[in-house]
Amino acid sequence: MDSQTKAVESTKKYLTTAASIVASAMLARTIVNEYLPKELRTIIFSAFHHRFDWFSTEHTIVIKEAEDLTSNELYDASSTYLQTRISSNIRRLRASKNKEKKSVILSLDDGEELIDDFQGVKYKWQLKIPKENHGRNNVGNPRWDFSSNREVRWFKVTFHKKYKDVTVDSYLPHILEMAKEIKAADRRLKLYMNQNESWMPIDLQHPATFETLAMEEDLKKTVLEDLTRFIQRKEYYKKIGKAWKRGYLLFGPPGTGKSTLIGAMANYLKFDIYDLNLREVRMNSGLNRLLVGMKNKSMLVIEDIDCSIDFKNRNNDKKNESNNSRNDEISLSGLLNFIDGLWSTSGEERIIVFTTNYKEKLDPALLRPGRMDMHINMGYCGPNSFRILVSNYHAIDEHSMFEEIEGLLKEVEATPAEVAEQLMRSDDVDVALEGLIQFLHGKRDEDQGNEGNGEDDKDEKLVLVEKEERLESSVEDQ
Ligand SMILES: Nc1ncnc2c1ncn2[C@@H]1O[C@H](COP(=O)(O)OP(=O)(O)OP(=O)(O)O)[C@@H](O)[C@H]1O
Ligand SMILES: [Mg+2]
Repeated sequence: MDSQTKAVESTKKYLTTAASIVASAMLARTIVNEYLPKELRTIIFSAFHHRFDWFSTEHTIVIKEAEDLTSNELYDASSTYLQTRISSNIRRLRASKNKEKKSVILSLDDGEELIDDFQGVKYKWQLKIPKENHGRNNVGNPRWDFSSNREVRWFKVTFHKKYKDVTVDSYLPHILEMAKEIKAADRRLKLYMNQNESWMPIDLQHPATFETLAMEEDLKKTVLEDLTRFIQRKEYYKKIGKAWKRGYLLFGPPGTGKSTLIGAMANYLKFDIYDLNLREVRMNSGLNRLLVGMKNKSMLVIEDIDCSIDFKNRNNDKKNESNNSRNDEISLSGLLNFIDGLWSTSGEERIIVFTTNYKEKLDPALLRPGRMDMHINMGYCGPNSFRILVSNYHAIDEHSMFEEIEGLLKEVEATPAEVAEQLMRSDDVDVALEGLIQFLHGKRDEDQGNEGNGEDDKDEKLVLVEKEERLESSVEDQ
């Protein structure tokens, strides 16, 4: 064989090998595309590294900070999850602290490796932080995030290729789930208020808890059980095809603890509060925007619903339209429709709370069964509530003056706020209780002076509960 034939032969051999490498690469790519579930494919960047060695036993997944201008949930989750996996053998870490967090956070630094173990599988994690690249034209740069105007960070996770299914089906979902739990346990609650049709958040620092809330025992128990049941019923709501939401109407005179109960509910559920001031919203479209902008696990609160806006009665909407130049103006029907319609298709775990001092003034459409699941009467201070208040303010559960006070509270309509105010007047419990007795005597005399001026709902210390039981049995019947 002369040297020319030899060269031809070796070129042929080389080309055949190259062709088979390309063919295997294409086949492998097809397999990856087939096996990766669609949902995960959309949130992870599963393209293999440029110089990936198809014959190695390693498999790599890249998780970018942002994909197509939207932030990547899996990146955030991985970042949160890995912070709990930091071990002492990592040489270089980053440390940070922000207002949201209670303590210093340690996380991976650029290029450092972290080994995680999941169900016996070893995963090697690396964070890649791009170098600053000033002034470059980044059109077409796959790692450029135009919303933050910087190149995105990414995690590279490497593992044995035989665990690809375990990784996609179990490990990555596990990370998403764990991150959710870590964030829920760690986060500070927010109070959002609407301004110019958008939500302005501040830290919610409401100290109220169900323990310190003065409320009749049975009623408190009913509300607590209802909330607990609600958050455990994701599957139930899915099954009946209803929005996963629950509505509470709190009514009672000023100072009976409606806002306090809202704080206690938020703290108990760890839900953010969206305090909607309807006076700030003029159009249905603005309301729509606000409602869509609410996060899951949150409470929509509309206080003083009777006077916060001059609602037109649902049935009168048509008639009223002629008086209004804009038929996009907010109406009660708009509010109810948005809440019912919008949330049945989007979002989960929402609580709606309306408060009013005058239940009888409300539009009947709002009181209809199914609108507000529970009507809670925040009544005047009874003996039970008094015991809770006195234990809050003076840490005692017995006193010789209790009997007289409890007797008076059965006769006199005093709000928990009034009783609390008397109890706070002195650090000396005897003085405070004496003051409360004087106050209650004064009120009783006043009431006797006004006697015969109409009855109200003093005895209505019961909850009107539109229970789900009926719905439940109808589901089971099917
Ligand atoms: N049920 C209660 N338990 C404990 N504290 C209460 C209760 N009710 C009132 N208070 C005390 O009185 C203050 C005022 O109560 P709160 O604002 O909850 O009343 P409200 O029913 O929301 O009144 P309004 O109708 O005026 O909004 C609270 O800050 C709290 O200190
Ligand atoms: Mg209030």
